[in-house]
Amino acid sequence: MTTNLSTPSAAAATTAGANAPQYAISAAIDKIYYGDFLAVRDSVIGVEKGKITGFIGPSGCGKSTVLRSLNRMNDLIPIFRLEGRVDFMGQDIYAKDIDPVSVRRHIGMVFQQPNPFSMSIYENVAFGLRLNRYKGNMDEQVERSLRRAGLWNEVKDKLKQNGLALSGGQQQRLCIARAIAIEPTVLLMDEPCSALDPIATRIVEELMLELKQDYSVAIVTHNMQQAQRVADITAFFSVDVSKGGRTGYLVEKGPTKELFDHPREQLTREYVSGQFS
Ligand SMILES: Nc1ncnc2c1ncn2[C@@H]1O[C@H](COP(=O)(O)OP(=O)(O)OP(=O)(O)O)[C@@H](O)[C@H]1O
Repeated sequence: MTTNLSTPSAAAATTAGANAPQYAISAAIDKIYYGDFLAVRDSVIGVEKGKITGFIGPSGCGKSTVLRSLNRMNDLIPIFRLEGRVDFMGQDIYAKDIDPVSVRRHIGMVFQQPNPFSMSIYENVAFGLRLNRYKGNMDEQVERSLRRAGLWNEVKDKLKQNGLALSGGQQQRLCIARAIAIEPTVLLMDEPCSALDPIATRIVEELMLELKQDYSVAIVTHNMQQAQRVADITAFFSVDVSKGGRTGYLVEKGPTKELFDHPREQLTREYVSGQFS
């Protein structure tokens, strides 16, 4: 039997006190394996409500693996195995009776390479709505999503044109519109700007800052300037090679300015000052 997650309005966030952070997702990852390979260990992270959380760290430290584990996207990899807990709205998304499709309905994802479907701009946005048997006014919801993604004015006169005919930056905003059309609670973004030029990057970054008013966002980025521009909270991961493997782990996390200006850990200090990458 599979269980759907309850509606976002029923969100049961951690409320230890009035000023305590409110988490849309809180994860305590003990271990993540790909087959026998221990890819990530000991990482306690959260996605705070209404904020942007950035994941930074050197290549191979497990940023994308951790991000994809937050909405069970890694389930699509048969050798993936997670030990630990990922809670969304007070429920462990890896519990046996949870439907992963329902998880992804509430926790959307935008990928590194813009990946619109080869169909019209309109149908790209309507796709998830149709899949979820949306009962409202489809035209209105498509327009609302495209407006929210800052793309409406550029595409309103060519909604029937194939989404693949747009520029890279427009394609990424179309993918964002597609992701938010079904009104998820959380948006996971895996290096969403790495395939974009600086102007398109800046537009998507501005969009992220607007989207956090309505969504809780987590973003993987290689770009430390980008983390400083958009992330409220930053989590720094590194790679442990001490046991002969290459295992990623969380070194520290905190408010972005604090992490960059006054890191607690020596390793973080060396990374943010560009001593290794
Ligand atoms: N599908 C997979 N099968 C096996 N190993 C994988 C798979 N995906 C990732 N890995 C391994 O897990 C480790 C973490 O990879 P991941 O892509 O999460 O790191 P990352 O920090 O996002 O790296 P990058 O910044 O280079 O994108 C790496 O050693 C990688 O080779």
